[in-house]
Amino acid sequence: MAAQDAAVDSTADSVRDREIAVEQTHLDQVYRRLEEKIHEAEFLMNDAAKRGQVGTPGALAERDAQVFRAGIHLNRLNNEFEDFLFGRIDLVLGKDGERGPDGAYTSVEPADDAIRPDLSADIAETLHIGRIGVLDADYSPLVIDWRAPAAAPFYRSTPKDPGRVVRRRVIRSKGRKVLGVEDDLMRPEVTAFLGGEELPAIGDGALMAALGRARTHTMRDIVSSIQAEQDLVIRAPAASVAEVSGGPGTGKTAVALHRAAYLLYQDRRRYSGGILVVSPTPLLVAYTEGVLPSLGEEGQVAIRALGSLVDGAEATAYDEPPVARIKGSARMLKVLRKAVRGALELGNAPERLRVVAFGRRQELEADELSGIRQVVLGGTAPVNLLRPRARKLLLDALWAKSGGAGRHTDPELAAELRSAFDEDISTEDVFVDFLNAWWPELTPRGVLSAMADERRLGRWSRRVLNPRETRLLARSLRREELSVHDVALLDELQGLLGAPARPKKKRELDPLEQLTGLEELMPRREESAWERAERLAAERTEYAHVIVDEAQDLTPMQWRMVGRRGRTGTWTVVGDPAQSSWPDPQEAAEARDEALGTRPRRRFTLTVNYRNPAEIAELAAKVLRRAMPGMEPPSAVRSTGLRPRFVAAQDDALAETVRAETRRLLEQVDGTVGVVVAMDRRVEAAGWLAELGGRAVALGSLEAKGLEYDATVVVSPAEIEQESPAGLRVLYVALTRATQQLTVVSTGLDAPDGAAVPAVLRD
Ligand SMILES: Nc1ncnc2c1ncn2[C@@H]1O[C@H](COP(=O)(O)OP(=O)(O)OP(=O)(O)O)[C@@H](O)[C@H]1O
Repeated sequence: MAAQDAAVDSTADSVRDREIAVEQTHLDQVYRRLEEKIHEAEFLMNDAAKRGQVGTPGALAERDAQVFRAGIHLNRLNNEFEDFLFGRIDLVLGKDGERGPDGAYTSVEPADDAIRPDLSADIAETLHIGRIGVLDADYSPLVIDWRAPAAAPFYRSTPKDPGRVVRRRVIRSKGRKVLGVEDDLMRPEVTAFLGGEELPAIGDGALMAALGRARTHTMRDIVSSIQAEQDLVIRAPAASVAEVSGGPGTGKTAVALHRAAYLLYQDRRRYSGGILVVSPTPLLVAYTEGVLPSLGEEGQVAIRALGSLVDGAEATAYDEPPVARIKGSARMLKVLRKAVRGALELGNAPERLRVVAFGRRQELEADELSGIRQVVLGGTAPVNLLRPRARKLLLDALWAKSGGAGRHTDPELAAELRSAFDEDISTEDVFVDFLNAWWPELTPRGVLSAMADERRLGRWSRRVLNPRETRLLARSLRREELSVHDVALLDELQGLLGAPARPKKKRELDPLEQLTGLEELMPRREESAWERAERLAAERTEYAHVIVDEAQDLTPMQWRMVGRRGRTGTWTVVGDPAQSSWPDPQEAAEARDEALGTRPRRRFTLTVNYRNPAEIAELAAKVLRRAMPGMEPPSAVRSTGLRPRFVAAQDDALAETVRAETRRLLEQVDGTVGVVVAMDRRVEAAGWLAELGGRAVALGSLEAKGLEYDATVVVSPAEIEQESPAGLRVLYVALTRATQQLTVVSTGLDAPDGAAVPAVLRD
């Protein structure tokens, strides 16, 4: 029997080796072709650079465009990806014989006679799928771009709905070497032939292999194993808002990033306006940053944390939950409007304005000045932009008082006199100083600091915030460091104030640009096309498409901030209400609706948890039942047989216990271990792990959003639960970060039972 098994194994091995060799031959051919294309691109770049000496605008614009395109192309080709080519589908004959632009047949459905009555069939087409498309010299497809329509069956086809696909293969390679293949048969009942030989199937599950891999501190792309329900989201038309919900680990973040790459592929011109991905924390930005470059996309996508959306601000501090609740609430809008107007009065202007014009003293009294201010502020225009109008009304009032208007009947002479009067006054230092103090140019930071005075803030927040809220808010604004929630306030203030009215600084002009007059269209000479693209991206404040990750966490004020960045764009919004750390979902929903406007919405739900093994998902589901009764958890796709571990720590031995448990997990997994604690314990917990090396990290509960680790230690669920009104949902996030193992350490606060299970996790 054993000998027979061995024979079967060795046959399987030799079939596997043969199939690997087949794919290796194909990959070799692809690389040969890529090298040819790299040479072509280099030639293009050199050629274009030579033409850069010609001075006509048309030639220069053409040079710029060519160098830019060739540069992008070269950059992509030069990236030696771990798995440049990762997939293959073998298809039977389609209903019609039409080919698409990528050289593949377009038909999704098989021809009527593609499968013979004896369930045998011939493979009519074999397509290889990769990160970018490569055509052979004769325009036959060597590799189909994963985003092309012809690649869709690779992701969409299932045994229930196979279309033309008989076999779907995932190819694993490193650099130029094929390491392995994994097949799924979409029509297991069919015996298919390719070149007269029966089509073999190798391995058991590329998805499972991908999910079992050790995690590092950076997210990987999922391009070789996107699942059908995810593919529907990635390829959804971008005409409107795609709203995607799904539980922890269902691939929302991964799907959102792949969607960005897909949209760029579909309509690069349209998305040259940029795609913004809004992420909750800098940690998640760092974790996901590598995904798009691995998909061959860079430059046009900006991934920004909520605390870094406003230029010049880089906030990472968190407010205490009660303060966050005030700063995030839409009520702040009223307070800020009042603060902006109130701040105008802090300029220490004299009570009355006294100037000398045409040798006579002119004066405006306090009530006249306040009347003028009311008139100017009557509109909705940003306050800084109203300064010229305020200046004009002051001059009008002085002119009226001077009686100058009646001096001439001839309109031309009257106008001349008036302009001389204006000139006389506005060059006077007294007037300039008065205007600067009476209508000072305000900055968002300045107004925010003005709000740190409790009595003043009390005036501005009357009937909106209660005295306790006012005190908390004023106190938090006295801190030097900006918090994540302050950034949304700064952005709102920027809108209320408008840009300062000073003229723009002129860039140094390139003599060539002056000649052509194409200053705005052409890059400056010393700036390469790449640098220019980067500069434009950095200066951008509105985007063609906005992707919001972890959307459930945006406060109303943050929705307003993000909304301003996509006023004319399309949107993809992904989130999970069960993971929301915002206590007032209704208020946030209204702000979200306002940001998304009346654009039509398409809703998608992701249902499978690819991250957590069933054992961990089951424990987390207990918290979900409490946090959101009636809400279905996603179903876990795999199981490890390892149940979560519970450990009770003596209150004076918490550090040692957590350290020991972390060390234990580090020995058991190859990748990372995350230790999740209540926000207050962040710094302390980092100290606990100081000697354990880079694979172990400590994070506060709110920082754990979106991240994942091979194993996690969740410290004191009760502390996490009690730290905010949304604590149960935050705990749900903490418990769903591990791909393999979870240890829960409880303290006295958790009231652990005999098996060290904390009260909140018992049935
Ligand atoms: N089709 C897939 N193939 C391979 N891995 C996948 C697939 N879909 C998701 N994953 C993996 O599952 C994990 C969870 O994905 P992701 O972080 O995108 O989920 P999420 O829905 O955003 O989770 P959360 O809401 O908890 O932040 C990641 O490691 C991701 O790579």
